[in-house]
Amino acid sequence: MPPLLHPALPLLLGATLTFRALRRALCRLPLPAHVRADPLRTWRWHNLLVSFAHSIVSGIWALLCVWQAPEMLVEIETAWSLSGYLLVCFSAGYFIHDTVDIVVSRQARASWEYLVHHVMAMAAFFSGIFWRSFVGGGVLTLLVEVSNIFLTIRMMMKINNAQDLLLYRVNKYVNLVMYFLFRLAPQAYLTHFFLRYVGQRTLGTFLLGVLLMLDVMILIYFSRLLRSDFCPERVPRCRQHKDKFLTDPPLFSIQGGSLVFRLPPLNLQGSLGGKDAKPRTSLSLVGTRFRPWHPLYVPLSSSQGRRASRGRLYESCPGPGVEEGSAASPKAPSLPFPLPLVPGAARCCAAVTDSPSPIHLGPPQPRVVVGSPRPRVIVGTIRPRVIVGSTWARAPLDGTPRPHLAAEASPRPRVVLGPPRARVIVGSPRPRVIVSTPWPAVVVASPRPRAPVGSPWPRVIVGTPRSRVIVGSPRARVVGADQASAPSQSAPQGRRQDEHSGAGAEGPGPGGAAPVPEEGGRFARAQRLPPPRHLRLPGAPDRHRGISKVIVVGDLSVGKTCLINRFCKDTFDKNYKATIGVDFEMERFEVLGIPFSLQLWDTAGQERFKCIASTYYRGAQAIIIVFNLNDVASLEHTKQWLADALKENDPSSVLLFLVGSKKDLSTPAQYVLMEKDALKVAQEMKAEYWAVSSLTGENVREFFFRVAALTFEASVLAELEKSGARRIGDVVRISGDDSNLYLTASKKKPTCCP
Ligand SMILES: Nc1nc2c(ncn2[C@@H]2O[C@H](COP(=O)(O)OP(=O)(O)OP(=O)(O)O)[C@@H](O)[C@H]2O)c(=O)[nH]1
Repeated sequence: MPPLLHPALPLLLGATLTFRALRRALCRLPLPAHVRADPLRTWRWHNLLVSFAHSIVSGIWALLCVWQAPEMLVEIETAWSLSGYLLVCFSAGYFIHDTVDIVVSRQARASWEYLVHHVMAMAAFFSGIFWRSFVGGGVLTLLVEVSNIFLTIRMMMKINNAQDLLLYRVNKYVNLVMYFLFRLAPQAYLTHFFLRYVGQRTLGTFLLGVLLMLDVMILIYFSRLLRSDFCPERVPRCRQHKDKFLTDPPLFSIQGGSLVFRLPPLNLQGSLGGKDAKPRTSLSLVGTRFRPWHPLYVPLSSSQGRRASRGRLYESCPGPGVEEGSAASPKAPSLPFPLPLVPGAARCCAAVTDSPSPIHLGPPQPRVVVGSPRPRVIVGTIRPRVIVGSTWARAPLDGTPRPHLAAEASPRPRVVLGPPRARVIVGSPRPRVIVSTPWPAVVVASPRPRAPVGSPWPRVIVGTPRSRVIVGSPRARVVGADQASAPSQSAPQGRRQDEHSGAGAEGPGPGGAAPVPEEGGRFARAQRLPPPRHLRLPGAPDRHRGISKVIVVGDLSVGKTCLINRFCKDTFDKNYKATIGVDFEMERFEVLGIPFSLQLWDTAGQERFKCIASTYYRGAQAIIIVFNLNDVASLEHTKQWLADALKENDPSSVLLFLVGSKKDLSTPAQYVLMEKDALKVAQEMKAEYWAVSSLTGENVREFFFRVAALTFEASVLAELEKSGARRIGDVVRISGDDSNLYLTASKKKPTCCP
């Protein structure tokens, strides 16, 4: 009977739809934290849940069939039972569902091995279903599902990073036994049967071919299983996280229009970094970066012909392992690695013995009053949308006339085509927003017609539906230019006024080393604060002082935003909201009485925003590369993030930090394993390694204080070098006195090293 009219078709369709419905139902179940954090793992988790359900049902069903009709073990071709026939239809329905699921979820390339396996299994089953032969063979093959129960448990535990559990260890032995009993043994028996009777059976040659291919696959998987579970050290490094059939999520997938890679580092380097990727070896080791007790200021001496360069500061300063003025330390000391971590700013500062007043990295100061606490600006969405007169814009009851907005009323609304840098000027007396992305920019509300200050009318909302720019709202004007010229101590502390000031609202344009005040903008107002006078050196414009740009990069969902929010706002949001483009926070410190600010640029980890985010990399004094301590792939990707960030920065002058996040999710054993890898990567990068948890706050504060200390030192040294205020042999010291920042030996007696 032609298959299209076969009565088994409704059975197949019914089984397929059952699995489809089951998948939908299982998707509603709560996900483990590790799985939830990664969309690929989430997909694989749901896929495995369905597979698990199928294995349980089919495995038990197959055992029952064999128990009811033991002749199936012998009469592989002719033995037939209704139960066996239905079982084969049921399983064929599962394979159809899974094949469609893989293809529809665009995992086909990553899961091609599954697809090949499914096609072969379906081919064998269909011959049994439509020709009513080899039903016994089909049932025997499905005994494999008993072994699959344990294999799926193993894979789910791996995805959930639960390899340290006792259950995993027990399961791995049970799995091995089951693999022998229900996978290898039936497969060997069937192969033997077909080899003997290949010429005598209908479809014998075809089924033998399928079986032999399945044999090869099963043996490959078996060897992988053995190596992975019993001799992990024999798993080649490049394969350790590529064992996709048995363990890991697919190598790549397409999500929301973007391609998410999970490639091993070499491939990534090749495909994304290409020839332009800068060799990391060009990074020079800046000794002070790694000094656990490094002094922020040290006497610079020319004795013994040493240069007072950044990389050699340690030569003339006392510190652990380096004797003061010792001739035995002519070159960089071999820095201990793993690096001893600075437990906190206090210890870091305690080493500053040669400074007249101990450096104080106090708690974050009450910050600059910049605009309204509410407006957030995220620049560079893929498709800038301008909503003029959103649902918020209801006509006020007092009949205030609607403001005249250029976008809708100007005879010639201006469209600026793709200026390379996004500019946002928020809150000027003439509200002007130019949002530009690689796509044409939109200019809303040109200077001429403007919304009246304090109008209840909102407003232009630019960006995605999620947020983000509210320009010219009454609240954005609460703080006028005059008020903003001095930090308001009375600013509500619960809600920091500079929070989420957003890219471009008060920060530099992309790639700017320091914020460039825009005419009349909120950031311009912020800059009218008394500049850090200690850092004023002749010739350097004020706006370049006292602020260091720090970019935070890393894979999506590794916890960059949470890390910054924990430090800047002491908040933690367990719900993941992807960063769009870039965002930034400003954090103020006081070092030796000198105001010093860190601009923390939070970049999007999603591939599709990478081109936008990377335009903000330039001019960074420090690069923080974040990875998830529970996701080894994110650690591997850090190298690529570093390479990308260094394309825009001078590798010799930028401070590097490798930060493992979500420490709270790691068991001690997992952490130890991961730390080993992380330290290796940090060593290769010449970066300082930290492990933090934004959830508990562990190490977050200490880490950012460390970043602040090092960037502060770096910027002062850079100023010194630039200004030429230093002479070889001079002692340079910093004091809290406004008028006397840099004292040289020629003017004052040194108090410290010669
Ligand atoms: N348990 C735990 N979860 C964390 C931690 N840090 C972040 N998360 C969670 O991880 C998810 C992603 O955090 P985000 O900070 O938004 O990640 P991101 O790196 O900024 O992501 P992108 O904006 O897409 O680049 C959120 O659901 C957080 O709740 C942590 O330290 N511990």
